[in-house]
Amino acid sequence: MTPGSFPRTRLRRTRQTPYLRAMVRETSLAPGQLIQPLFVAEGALKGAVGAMPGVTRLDLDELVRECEALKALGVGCVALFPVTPAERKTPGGDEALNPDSLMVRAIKAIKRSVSGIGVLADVALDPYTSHGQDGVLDANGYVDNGASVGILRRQALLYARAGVDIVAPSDMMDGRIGQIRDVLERDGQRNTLIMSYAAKYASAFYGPFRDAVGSSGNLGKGGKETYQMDPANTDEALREVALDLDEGADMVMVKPGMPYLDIIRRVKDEFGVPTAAYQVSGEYSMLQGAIDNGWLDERKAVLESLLCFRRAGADMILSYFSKRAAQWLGD
Ligand SMILES: NCC(=O)CCC(=O)O
Ligand SMILES: [Mg+2]
Repeated sequence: MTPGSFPRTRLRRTRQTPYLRAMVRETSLAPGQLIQPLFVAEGALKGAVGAMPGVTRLDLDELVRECEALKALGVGCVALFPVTPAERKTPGGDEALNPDSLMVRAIKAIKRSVSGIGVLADVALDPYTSHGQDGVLDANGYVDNGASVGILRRQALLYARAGVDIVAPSDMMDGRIGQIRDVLERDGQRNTLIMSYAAKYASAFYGPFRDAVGSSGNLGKGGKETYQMDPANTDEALREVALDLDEGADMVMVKPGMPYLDIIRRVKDEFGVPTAAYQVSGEYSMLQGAIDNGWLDERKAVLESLLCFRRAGADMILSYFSKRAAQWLGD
């Protein structure tokens, strides 16, 4: 503990003025630490996301323009989420391996015309499976780990070959990081980074995202509890992170964000590796809903929510507010 006793010590002395508060500020937030998730869609599927006011599904031209704008604002990276037409979804998630998929075309379109901003591609099967699960099912309807990983590693390689900077497996299958790392090494993709969704919880806060990518109907009553983590657990998150680092992850992620700040802190303290927090769709919609009702001050509430991730130990933050925050931080 810092020694001191009142009145010789008055902690309010360092809070008197903006310059004093700036000098003693322990945590900072910069645009370069922000990652903007973007939804990519074509034809009738583009447009506003009902459950996420202010978020839009972009077509490829809009996507490229948005990446240019984000780059100009200093945002570090974009994370791409494709919206797959219902007729392209199958039980086996075949569209994940289509060499001309929307994700592949999106990666190539950005890489062709924008430089200086990172491109991250989510690796998982849920955008492509008709049942909405992140893997393929065995005869009993259980998500088959081995069969799913076999597809995920080919999917990651496809994106790496298309030029993506970071692949981010979000599926929570066991052992997938090692298999993806091996396949990338064997193919000479030595500098492709892996950001592992290492501690991803089976959370109710993903609801609006499933509306955005049109997968809520697919999932029906089935949950993801047999592979995503139980919200009650924290020691287990450290085991997940340890395994993924051992298997070759460059960066690890904790998801969701705000209800899981304790996990971010433990991961950062235990491993000291690049750690990302994902402020997920439900967190976005809660804040945005209250902002739209006039119950929260938009700029103050959003910037505070992001700063708190940094204070908890996150190096980088995936947030649907990234663009707005970067604008404010640059003002
Ligand atoms: N694999 C990506 C997600 O599941 C995103 C969830 C969210 O923003 O709610
Ligand atoms: Mg794991």
